[in-house]
Amino acid sequence: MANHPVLSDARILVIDDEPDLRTLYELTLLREGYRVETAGTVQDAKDQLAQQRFDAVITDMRLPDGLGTDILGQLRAEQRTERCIVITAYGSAENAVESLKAGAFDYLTKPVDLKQFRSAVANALRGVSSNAPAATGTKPTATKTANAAMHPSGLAVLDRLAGSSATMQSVKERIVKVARSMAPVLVRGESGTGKELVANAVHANSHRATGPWVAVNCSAIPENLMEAEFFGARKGAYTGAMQDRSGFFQAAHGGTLFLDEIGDLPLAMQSKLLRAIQERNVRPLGSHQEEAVDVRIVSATHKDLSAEVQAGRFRQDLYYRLNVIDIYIPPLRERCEDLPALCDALLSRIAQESGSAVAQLSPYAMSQLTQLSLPGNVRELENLLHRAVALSDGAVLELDTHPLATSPAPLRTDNAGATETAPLPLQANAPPTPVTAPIEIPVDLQRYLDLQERDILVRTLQETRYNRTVAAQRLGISLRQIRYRMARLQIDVPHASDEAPDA
Ligand SMILES: Nc1ncnc2c1ncn2[C@@H]1O[C@H](COP(=O)(O)OP(=O)(O)OP(=O)(O)O)[C@@H](O)[C@H]1O
Repeated sequence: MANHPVLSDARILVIDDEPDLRTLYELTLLREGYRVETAGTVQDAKDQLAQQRFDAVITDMRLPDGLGTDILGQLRAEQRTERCIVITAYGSAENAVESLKAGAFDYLTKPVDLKQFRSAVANALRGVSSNAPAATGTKPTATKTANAAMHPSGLAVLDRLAGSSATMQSVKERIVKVARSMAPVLVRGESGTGKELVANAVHANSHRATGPWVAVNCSAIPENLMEAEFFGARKGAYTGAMQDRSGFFQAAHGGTLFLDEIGDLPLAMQSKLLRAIQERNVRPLGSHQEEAVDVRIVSATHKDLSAEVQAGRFRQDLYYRLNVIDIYIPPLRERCEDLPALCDALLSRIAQESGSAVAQLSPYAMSQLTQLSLPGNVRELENLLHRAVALSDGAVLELDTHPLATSPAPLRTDNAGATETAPLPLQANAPPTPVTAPIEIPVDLQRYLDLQERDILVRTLQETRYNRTVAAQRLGISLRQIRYRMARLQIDVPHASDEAPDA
C-alpha cells in the first residue's frame, strides 16, 4: 500500500489501448484501494471525462486515435483539476518533456516499474481534494486551485521574496503555477538575484513541501568526490569511506533537490546526473544495487546554458531535461521599483540577526541607491545595507557608496562572474585590502569588524552548504577557528556539519 497520506478512495482514469497493460495498471491501483475506470482511446477517455470528475488520469502517450497530450490539452483548456501522469516510450525524452510542458503532473517511462507507478500515483493524489462536486463541467478558478495546493509555509516563503514590481509579481505567479507539477525547473538570473530563494519557494509551494529540501552548490564540490556526494557510497568504496553514506539524491527522497550553479557541473558528472534523472535510480559508489529515488530537480544558473551547450561545455540532453520549465529573475537594475520593499525586508532581517532595532534609510540614501548599478544585485544591496548599519550610529542610515564599498564581495571559485563582480581576496595569504572605503571611520570599531566578519562567515557557510570544514578551508582558517568564531558571533546554522568532504 502507498505509505503517503493520500486518498484511498480516489477516483482514477487509466487510458491505454493495450488490454494487458490496462489490466495491469487497473489491478495495481485497485489493490491500493483506489476506484478505477479505464479507456482504450482518446475519444473514450474524453467521453468519460465529460461524465465525471477524477482525481487523477494516467494515460499512455500513443493511442490509436491521438496522443495522451491531446487529453491533457483538453483538461487544461477546461481548467480541470485532475492530475495527469503520462506513460511514454522508453528513451523518448522528447515525449516526456512535451508531456510535462503540456501540463502533466509526472511521466513514467515504459516498461513501467510498478513501484514507481504506485509512488507517482500517490504523489499525484497528495493534496488533491476528493470532496469537490463531481458534476460535469466543474471549473474551479485557477486561483482557487493554486491556493488549495499551497502549503501554509509556501505563502510564508513567497512573502520572503520582497518586491511588488510587475516582474516580481509574475515571478511569484509562475512559482505557484509551476510548483504543482513534478517538472524540473531551471531558475536563471545574474548572481545574487534571488535564485535560491525562488527555488525554495517552488519547493515550499509544492506538494513536496513537507519533504526534504536539499540544496547543493555544484561549484563547491571537488570533482573527485562528486559521485559519492550525489549518489552516496558504500563503506570502503574509496579511501576514507569508513561507513556507508547516502548522497544528495537519497537525502532529497520525497522532496526537492536544488542544484545551484548547475552550469559548473563537469561533463562526466553531467552524464551521471542525466542518467539518474531519466532512470530515477541511483547507484551508490561501490554498490552493485540501484536505489529508486523520488526527487524533484530544481536547478539554477547565472550562466547562459544554451551558450554553454553551443560551446560543448554542457550536455544538450541534460539541458533539455533540466529546462522543462524556466523561471527568469531579471537583474535588480531592471526592477528599481522593488528597491524600497527590498531595503525594508533586508533591514528587518539585519536587525533580527543582530538583535537591534530596525534602521531606515534616509531619503537621500534611497535616492543614491537608485543611481547605483548594483551588479551584484540583491546580495550586493544586502552587503551595502550591512555596512550602512555597521557604520551608522543612529536609526537613520546613510550609504557608503565609495566604489570599494559598493563592489560586491563574491566568494566564487570560478571566473564566470568575473565581469559582473570584482573579487575580494579573502584567503589568509591575500594582501590586506580595505573592506570598505577609508573615508568613514566607524564609531564602534569592534561592532563594525564583527558585522563584517559575520557577513563573510555567513555567506561562506551558505555557499558551502553549512559544511564548516569546507568553509574554514575556503577562508584559510582551521575548523577550530571557524567554530570559535561562529560561537562568538552567534552564528547558528541549520544541520551544521563538520564533515570533511571526503570523510
Ligand atoms: N526578492 C528578494 N527579497 C528578499 N531577499 C532577497 C530577494 N532576492 C534575493 N534576496 C536575498 O539576497 C541574497 C542572495 O539571494 P540568493 O542566494 O537567492 O541569490 P542567487 O541568485 O541564488 O545567488 P548566486 O547566483 O550567487 O547563487 C540572499 O540573502 C537572499 O535572501
